[in-house]
Amino acid sequence: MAADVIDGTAFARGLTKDLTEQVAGLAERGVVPQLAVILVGEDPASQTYVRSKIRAARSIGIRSVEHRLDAATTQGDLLSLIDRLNADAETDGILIQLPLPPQINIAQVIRAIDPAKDVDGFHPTNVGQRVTGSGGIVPCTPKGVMLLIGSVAANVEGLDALVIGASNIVGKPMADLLLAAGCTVTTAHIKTVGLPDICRRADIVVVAVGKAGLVKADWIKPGAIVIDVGINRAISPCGKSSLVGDVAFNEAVEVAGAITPVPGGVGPMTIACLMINTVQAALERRGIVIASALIATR
Ligand SMILES: Nc1nc(=O)c2c([nH]1)NC[C@@H]1CN(c3ccc(C(=O)N[C@@H](CCC(=O)O)C(=O)O)cc3)C=[N+]21
Repeated sequence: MAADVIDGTAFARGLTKDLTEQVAGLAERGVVPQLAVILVGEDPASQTYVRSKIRAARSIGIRSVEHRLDAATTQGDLLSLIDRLNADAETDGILIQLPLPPQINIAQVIRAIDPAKDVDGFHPTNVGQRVTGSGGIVPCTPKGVMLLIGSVAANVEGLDALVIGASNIVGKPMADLLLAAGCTVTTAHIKTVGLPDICRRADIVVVAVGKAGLVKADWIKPGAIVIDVGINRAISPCGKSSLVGDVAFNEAVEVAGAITPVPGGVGPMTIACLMINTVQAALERRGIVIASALIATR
C-alpha cells in the first residue's frame, strides 16, 4: 500500500492562517513583530529563499526589513550591523541567510546576535537551552519536521528514529527534538558504515544530507515515517531543472507509511516556523504571555 504523502504546503498554510490571526490580535495592542533579514552577496538560491521569507512575513502582518550587503562585506561591517539591530528596540528577530561568503567567520557572527532575537536558534545560548530542555528558540527546519511527524503520529514515544545528517542547522537539533519526544535516536551521516541496515530498523527516518536519491525503498522499514529535508537540483534528460530530495521518492512511497515530498514537504514548514519563532521572540522580549498552542510548539 502506498504511503500517506504529507502535505507540508497545506500544513504550513494552516499555521500561517493561525499566526495571521494572532498577529492581528497583537497589532490591536500596538505590537507589530519585526524581522530583520540579512543577505550577503548575490547567491541566487539565497535570494529566492529570502524573497519567500519576506513574502510570508508580509502576508502574516510581520514587518520585515531587508538588509542587502555586498559580497565583499567585511566581518566588521556585518558585526556592526548586528550590533545596531541588537540595540534596536523595534527589531524582534534577526536572520542572517546562510551560506555566507568565505571571508566571514560564521561562528563569530552567530555569537554576536542577541540570543533573544536569534530566530534561527543557532546561538550557543539557544543551543544550550535546547540540549538541556530549558526553552530557548528552536531551529526552524527541525521544528517544522516535528510538527509534520506529529500530524501522522500522535505519540512517538519509544519509537526508533534515525537522523541522517549531523549539521548544526538540521541534524543535531533534529536528534535533540526527537529524543525529547521520547524516541530512541541514532544520528548517522554519509560516512556511517552499514547505513542501509541501520535505516531498516527505523520507525522514523529524517534525511538531511543533500544527496539526491540516497535513501532507497529497500532501506525503509515498511510503514515507517520518512521525512526528506534534502533539496537538490536535478536536471532531467531533456534539460529541465527540478527539485528532488535525498529520498528516492517514487519507490520509497510504496514502502513507507507516511512520507514528505520535495518540493511541498519540509521547505514550506521551515518558513512557517521562522514566522512562529519571530512572533515568539516578539512576545518573549516584551514579556507578553498569550494562550497559544502555536507558540508553545517548541
Ligand atoms: N539563516 C538561515 N536560515 C534558514 O532557515 C536557511 C538558510 N539560512 N539558508 C538556506 C536554508 C534553506 N531554507 C529553505 C527554506 C524554504 C524552502 C522552501 O520553501 N522550499 C520549497 C521549494 C522552493 C523552490 O521551489 O525553490 C519546497 O520545498 O517546497 C527551502 C529551503 C532555509 N534555509
